[in-house]
Amino acid sequence: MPKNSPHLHVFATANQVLRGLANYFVAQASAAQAVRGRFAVALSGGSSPKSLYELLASDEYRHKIDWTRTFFFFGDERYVPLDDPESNYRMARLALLEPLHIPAQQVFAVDTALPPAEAAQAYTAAMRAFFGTDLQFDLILLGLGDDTHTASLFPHTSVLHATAAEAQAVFLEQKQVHRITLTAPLINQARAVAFLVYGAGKAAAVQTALHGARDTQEHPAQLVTGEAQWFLDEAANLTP
Ligand SMILES: O=C1O[C@H](COP(=O)(O)O)[C@@H](O)[C@H](O)[C@H]1O
Repeated sequence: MPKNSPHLHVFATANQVLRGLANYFVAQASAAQAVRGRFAVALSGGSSPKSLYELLASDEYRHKIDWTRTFFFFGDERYVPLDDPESNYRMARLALLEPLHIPAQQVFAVDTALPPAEAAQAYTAAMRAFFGTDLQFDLILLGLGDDTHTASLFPHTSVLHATAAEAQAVFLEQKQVHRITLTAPLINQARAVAFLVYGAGKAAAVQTALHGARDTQEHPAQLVTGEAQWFLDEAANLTP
């Protein structure tokens, strides 16, 4: 079993974390574009990354990246219409994609008009059509839920057993909702993975994900192996 070897980037404040990850994003984009001519990133959802996306679209950062050669996917999506306030795509569209005028052909949203399993299959097909046989993102952004879920890899769900590098649909019994998520094998074959986690409310989850006994069914973020970069503020990195 591969061992987690996370790299921690701990900053005093949440604003500094956002800037640290924005700088990392810029560096990854420019390296990927120099080597492969394009930068393919999977965005995270939820509440934490909105400020990162706004920062990347700001006057300070927008000119640091060649957006014409940047392609956007989603690490997970809530099974709601794409204009629903819960939609991860909608949040990224409003905070990042529209302000930067990213053309639709550079954005790969999950088609939540399809039934969940078909939406996941269609997303896998879209990724395979884009990447060909080498389905490796240049960067996957991830968050961390209070229950240590990441992307939509939630505790004790069937998708945690996935062995294929693809998108899968998952039903969350507790919330009675469907999600579409990249599987852990797909996340783990990315060229780079970066977690963005800040705020004291995340400290217990960070502690468990990084330092707790390995139990990937209970703590799915532990499924992310290899050299993940963790961008944290001091509050999230405190031992609770
Ligand atoms: O539901 C989700 O939650 C996680 C964590 O989000 P946050 O709101 O606690 O920052 C997120 O990474 C994932 O993309 C999202 O769908």
